[in-house]
Amino acid sequence: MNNTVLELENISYKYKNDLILNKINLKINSGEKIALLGKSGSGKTTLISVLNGTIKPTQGKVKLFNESFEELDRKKKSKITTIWQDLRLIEDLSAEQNVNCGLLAENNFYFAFKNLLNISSFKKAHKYMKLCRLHNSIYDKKIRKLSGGQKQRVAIARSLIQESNILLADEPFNNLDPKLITTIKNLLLENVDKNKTKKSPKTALVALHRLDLLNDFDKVIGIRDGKIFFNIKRNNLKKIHLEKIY
Ligand SMILES: Nc1ncnc2c1ncn2[C@@H]1O[C@H](COP(=O)(O)OP(=O)(O)OP(=O)(O)O)[C@@H](O)[C@H]1O
Repeated sequence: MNNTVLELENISYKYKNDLILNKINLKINSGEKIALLGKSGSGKTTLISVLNGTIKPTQGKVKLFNESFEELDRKKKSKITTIWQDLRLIEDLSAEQNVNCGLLAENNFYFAFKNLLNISSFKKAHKYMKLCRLHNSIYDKKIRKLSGGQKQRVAIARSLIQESNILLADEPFNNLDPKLITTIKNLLLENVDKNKTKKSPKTALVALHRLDLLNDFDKVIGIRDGKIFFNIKRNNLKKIHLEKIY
């Protein structure tokens, strides 16, 4: 049975004269938890942007559920949720309004308008903010008034509220203390929590710099200069692999 959910076929991405991604072939199967490693500037964010359709590759094909990405509608594309390294929050909206923005793809214009006017329901947003250990005193605070770690968790709550099947995350543990890292890691990588209070994405690809967090992943991909150097089970990761990419 083919359980590939996302696939890249011979992907290259060129910006001016720079080849940022170089002939990448990749299959991501349902339920896999993949860590994406590579030094700064190796192409991790660009790869994530190609996988979620934000960047159109110069060459090659991106497939979601075996369908070409360009042919998919907004609803199908929303099966992927992304936590961006730069968070992409709206500074002048409140934390809860930002979390509600995660619901825009599945709602109509009326919902977006009500959220902008701050008159929409925040019930679901609060549920996910609570799971991300955000205190209710910050729910209605503007993003620019929040700390780095609070902003990080607002972006994570905005992603989780989408209840998507596939998570792409770029350094999601930035700005978090060790206890919060454990909480957020469990939220992002567990399929369903014991209390059934949330539904996490089933498949995850997470760009990481912290090698001590690898234990929760079953596969590791190493990228260097826009090329995949290894794509292996985590248990098979050796020092020699890391020496190839760092
Ligand atoms: N908007 C852009 N315009 C031009 N070049 C870019 C742009 N974004 C990234 N690049 C270049 O593409 C290459 C890969 O960048 P990318 O952000 O994908 O790396 P990364 O592995 O995510 O790095 P980091 O770990 O520092 O976040 C870098 O050389 C970078 O300078």
